[in-house]
Amino acid sequence: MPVTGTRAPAAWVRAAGRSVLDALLPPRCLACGGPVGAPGTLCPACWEGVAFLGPPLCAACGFPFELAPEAGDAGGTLCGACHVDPPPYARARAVMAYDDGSRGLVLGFKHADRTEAAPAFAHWMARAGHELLADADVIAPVPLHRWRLLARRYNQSALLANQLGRVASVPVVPDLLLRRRNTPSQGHLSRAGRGRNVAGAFAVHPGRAGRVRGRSVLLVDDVLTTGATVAACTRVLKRAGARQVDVLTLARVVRPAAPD
Ligand SMILES: O=P(O)(O)OC[C@H]1O[C@H](OP(=O)(O)OP(=O)(O)O)[C@H](O)[C@@H]1O
Repeated sequence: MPVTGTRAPAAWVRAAGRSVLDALLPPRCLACGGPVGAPGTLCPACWEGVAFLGPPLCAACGFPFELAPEAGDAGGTLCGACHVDPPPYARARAVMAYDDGSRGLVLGFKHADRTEAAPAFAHWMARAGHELLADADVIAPVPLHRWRLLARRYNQSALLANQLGRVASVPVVPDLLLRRRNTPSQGHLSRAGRGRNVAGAFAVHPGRAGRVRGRSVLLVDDVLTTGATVAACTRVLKRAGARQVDVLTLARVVRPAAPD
């Protein structure tokens, strides 16, 4: 029942409050820390440096194409790698290319406690993944092993998933998946090594099977490089009866698949 006398403050009160806050804590660019007009944004120079991804894309992995596909192929064209070896997930999409323009932004969020960027990132992800979100019954982050969680103090993918769920009004189950093994970081491993590193590393939480069976799950991670991590998560979700698994990441490496 609504409580009387708790109406939202008038617009002028909110604006005055914002001005005071801006004077005390001026909004800063999420990437370089320089001054910006509003919180949760990038300055023009950093914005310019980020390669935001958009169509035309591979219908499966989301790899950006330089040229639009032939008329008639629209929406269904696969990149060469997905033609040869289709991923287990249905669609992967990302906000931006993981490169020199975005690395600081992503690593600051993951390793340097720059977690205040999560709401802005979630809005960007909601835009990049709107088709996926329209089909999603539940959002689940790629989990960290508990030792890694203890060391980092937060799971950056869970922060993204929670904010995304709020923005898109889709339920989030932060512990839908568990990381059973404390896998070494994927960094510096080859494509095949990454696959081996995460093989069998994930499981559906025994108490959450009912949130998976027959459902469309949207997996959220910070970065997709080879796709080995999200593929391993997808396999366990499919084995647990997920109807569909899509993947949404903040960034993805954009380079053609190289042989090992
Ligand atoms: O697409 P892939 O080739 O699987 O690589 C992407 C994965 O690698 C990174 O995590 P990592 O396992 O390295 O964990 P860490 O960064 O937390 O050490 C990243 O957060 C992704 O989960």
